[in-house]
Amino acid sequence: MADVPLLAVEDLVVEYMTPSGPVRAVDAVSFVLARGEVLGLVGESGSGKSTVAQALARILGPPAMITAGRVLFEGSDVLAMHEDDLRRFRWRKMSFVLQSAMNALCPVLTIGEQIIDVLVTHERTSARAARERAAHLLELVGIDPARLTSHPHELSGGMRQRVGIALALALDPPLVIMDEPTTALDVVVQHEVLSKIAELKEKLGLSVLFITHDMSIVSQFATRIGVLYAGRLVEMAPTRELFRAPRHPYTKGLLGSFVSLHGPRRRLAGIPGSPPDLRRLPAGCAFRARCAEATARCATEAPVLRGIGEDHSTACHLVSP
Ligand SMILES: Nc1ncnc2c1ncn2[C@@H]1O[C@H](COP(=O)(O)OP(=O)(O)OP(=O)(O)O)[C@@H](O)[C@H]1O
Repeated sequence: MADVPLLAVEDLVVEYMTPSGPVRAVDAVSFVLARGEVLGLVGESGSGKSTVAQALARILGPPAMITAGRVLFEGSDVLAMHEDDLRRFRWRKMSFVLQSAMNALCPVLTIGEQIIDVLVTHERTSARAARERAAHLLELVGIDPARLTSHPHELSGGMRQRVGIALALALDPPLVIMDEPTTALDVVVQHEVLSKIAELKEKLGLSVLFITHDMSIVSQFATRIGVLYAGRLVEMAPTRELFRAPRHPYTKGLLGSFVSLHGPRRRLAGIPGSPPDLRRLPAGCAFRARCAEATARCATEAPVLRGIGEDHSTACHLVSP
């Protein structure tokens, strides 16, 4: 098993079947996530981050359809799994932390009841063992186990988000997908939750797919970063390398609008324009209209992701290997 990656995504295509025709929200996305790695997936709103995440666990409902590609978890194709296997796979192998734990938690049940319910349903543990494990899980995320009897509304936003993380860790899955887990929190609480995630990653050897639109957050603990634009991966590199030498004009723009706490002060550049309408994607490169360096070739030929250095790839005609 050692040389089989934890997760391998191959040429994944997801389309939303709308009355005006299919909208390709994820277009031939491929990446690998190794054990113990935190892979950050970044991009502006609408770039397809959440669609990728939900496709991996097959929790996308209509009008979305996975129309091509493979998702291999420890070598097994998730897209070919039967419903029963899929139920066992979710929570146990791959779990989710969403932007707002309020959406994942039931308002009328206590925190304890909700964690115990997951444990008893999936592991058939005794009620007593489940209670002990629930208390341990709360401790793990820095919450007093006395809170097991609290309802979600009795907790602060940061605590609820940490309960969401405890729930995701309930069955000890090797991979946790975190979709904007701190976006709904204020900056101080955001920091507290991020520190907890970083600590858990070290302590449990977790692998994380971390989805965010915020470069400063992803820079803190992602091992590698993939940049999505209009449903396509346009650049992928180890975090340090991406920040040191971004190659795609879109990544450069994203980093230009990122304020580093440690680096020198600089003017915020931002990226002029807005992402294209996926229903009417232009020919050639989807970023062309916003790219100051675009050439005639960019108008006719869509660039494909290719290696330009060690573990660094980009999809841009202007970049030579
Ligand atoms: N129900 C839907 N019907 C049609 N198109 C949709 C639907 N949901 C999403 N899309 C399309 O899929 C694209 C990707 O959406 P997705 O939510 O995955 O992006 P995202 O990067 O996660 O954005 P955000 O950060 O705003 O959540 C959107 O640009 C939109 O055009």
